[in-house]
This record gives sequence, C-alpha cells and structure tokens, in this order.
Amino acid sequence: MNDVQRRIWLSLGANLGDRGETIREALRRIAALPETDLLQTAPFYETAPWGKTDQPGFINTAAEVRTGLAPLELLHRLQRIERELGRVRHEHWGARTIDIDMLAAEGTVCRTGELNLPHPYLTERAFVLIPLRDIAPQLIVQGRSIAAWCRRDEIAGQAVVPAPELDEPYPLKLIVAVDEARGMGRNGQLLMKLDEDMARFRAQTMGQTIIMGRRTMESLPGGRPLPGRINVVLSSGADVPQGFQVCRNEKQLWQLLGRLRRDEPGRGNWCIGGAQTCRTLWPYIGEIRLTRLPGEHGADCFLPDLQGFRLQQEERGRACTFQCWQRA
Ligand SMILES: Nc1ncnc2c1ncn2[C@@H]1O[C@H](COP(=O)(O)OP(=O)(O)OP(=O)(O)O)[C@@H](O)[C@H]1O
Ligand SMILES: Nc1nc2c(c(=O)[nH]1)N=C(CO)CN2
Repeated sequence: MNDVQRRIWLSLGANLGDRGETIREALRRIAALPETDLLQTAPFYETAPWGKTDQPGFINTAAEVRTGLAPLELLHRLQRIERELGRVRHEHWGARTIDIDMLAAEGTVCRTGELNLPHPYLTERAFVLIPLRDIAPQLIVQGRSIAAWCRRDEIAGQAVVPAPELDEPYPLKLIVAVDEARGMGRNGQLLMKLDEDMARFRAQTMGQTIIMGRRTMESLPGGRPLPGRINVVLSSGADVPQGFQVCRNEKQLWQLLGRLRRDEPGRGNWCIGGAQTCRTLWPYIGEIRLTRLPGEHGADCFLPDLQGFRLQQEERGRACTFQCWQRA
C-alpha cells in the first residue's frame, strides 16, 4: 500500500485484431486495477504507423488515471493487461494487439530504462500528443504544454484523424422490465404491459438510438420501427423491414454508432433486448434502467445477474418500481 495518490497519463495503441474492442477492454481493466480510478479517456483516433511504416494503421487514445500504485507497480500491471489481451512482443515499433505506455506521472521524473518518465518519445509522436491534448492540454512536459507541442509543424503533418468507432468504455445503456425471477419475456413477448412503464420507456428513448435483436424487432407493434427513434437491429441473418437499420455483427454496430455519434454527439444508445442481445452487448453496458414488475410470470428468458452494477436510484410507480443501476 502507498498513500500517495498521483495522476498518471497513459497512451494506448492497437493495430492488429479488433483494435477498438481491445482498447475498450484494456480501459475497463485499467479502471478495475486496485487503488486506481480511470479519470478521463480521450476519443479514439485512426493514425498512420509511425517509426516502422510498413504495418497496418493504428487506433490510438490516451487516458488519465489517479492511482495509489507506485509508477513501477502500475507499469507491471499494465504489462500484465497487455499480455492478457494477447500482446506478443515481436519487434521494436512493430505491429501489436495492444500497447500501453506510461506518458507522464505527476511530480515524477524517472530514467531507469525499465521505466522512463516522461516517456522519451512523447513530444515527437502525434499519435500520442493529439489524444493527450484532449484530456491534458495544460500538462507541462519538457518546459512546454501539450497544446504547444501539438502546434509544431512536425506534429500537424502526421496523419491522425478521429476514428469512426465508439470510444467510450461503456457506450450503451439498457432499458428492460423484469419480474421477480429476473424474467424478461415469454414466447417473444413482454411479460406485462403497464402504461406507466410504456410511458417511461418512451420518455427515456425518444429522439435516441434503440438497439434490439430480431425477436424484439418482430414483437414491436405491427413489426414496425418505433417512431421518433433510430431503430437498429443486430442480427446476422434476419430479413429486416424498411425503417430499421441492420447490423450483421458487432463491428458493423460500432461503425454505425460511431457515425451516428459524429452526426449528433449527445444521442444516447439504448439496448432494448431481448435476452440474447443483452448478453451479447453486456460488456458494453454502463447503465441499466430497470423496471421491476410484481410477481413471477413463467418467463423463458432472463436478465443476467447485476453483479458489477450498483443501484443508484429507485422510484416506486403504481404497480412497479423503477430503478437505475450503474456499473460500479
Ligand atoms: N514510460 C514507459 N512506458 C512503458 N514502457 C516503458 C516506459 N519506459 C520504459 N519502458 C520500457 O520499455 C520497454 C519496451 O516497451 P515496448 O515493447 O512497449 O516498446 P515499444 O512500444 O516497441 O516502443 P516504445 O517504447 O518506443 O513505444 C518495456 O520493457 C518497459 O520496461
Ligand atoms: N500510429 C502509431 N504508430 C506507432 C505506434 C502507435 O501506437 N501508433 N506504436 C508504435 C510502437 O511504440 C510504433 N508506431
């Protein structure tokens, strides 16, 4: 244990495999480290390979943590995350599933070789500086602010563009009603239809994006999209009527949501079921709006247990209870 809490800035990069997802997973694992809070993450950027240029393009981002871990201990923890996520060291500056570098640590200068802080190449690399500027423009390194380092021509000339993928660790919210057995539905239909619950669902999701599986799509009134919302169906094979946008896999979903968010940054992404789609998207869900229905109703599909989420708010309705859970 160490009582000193320090802010430390990190750079993350990936150019093999599902780059965006690997970085999101790395951020989730960093957030779960002991004595460590993930304070900020930068948007994701698509960046041309630097140094060794004959390799695939990278996704890069930056993050700020506050940690009680000593810098070297944090380095070892980050290296373990790299290994767990399939990082195999091949060649210097070569392709990798994930690379996590420590850029700078508050009040710390360190030149041991095993750990050099501030990172020696920090000021030369646009793929590090541009994301870092989003979260720490005033941070001073080698006598200049990150914002000032970014203004130099060598940096402005390197290809770094916002990545058309979602960059939050938990980009989705979930809205569902469950009975006392955590049942969600039976024969592809809701267990109960309560006016107060319908009204809430409508108010929460109006003007936003709703994401559903095939069976949920088919259960909508008339099999038609819900009005006033962007209706997205995640299904590898289903025929999808007009008015729905279809994503055949998760990668297409992230690309679509990334495009939608660039057009309108504030729009929320709501998973609305069913159970299979919930399970697929569970690792990306940060908030759950849960309606608790009275009784048990012989459901044939269930919500996963809420381990890892914390109850934030609860409100009693006439016949049901409305809860808001957030990832702890
Ligand atoms: N600030 C730092 N962050 C991460 N690793 C560091 C740092 N300073 C020194 N190292 C050391 O660098 C070594 C090589 O790291 P890595 O394989 O990630 O290099 P690289 O990504 O190919 O090159 P670069 O370090 O230029 O990004 C690690 O064994 C680690 O001990
Ligand atoms: N664009 C980009 N280029 C790189 C990167 C990286 O993360 N992004 N990492 C490297 C290894 O340190 C070498 N080159």
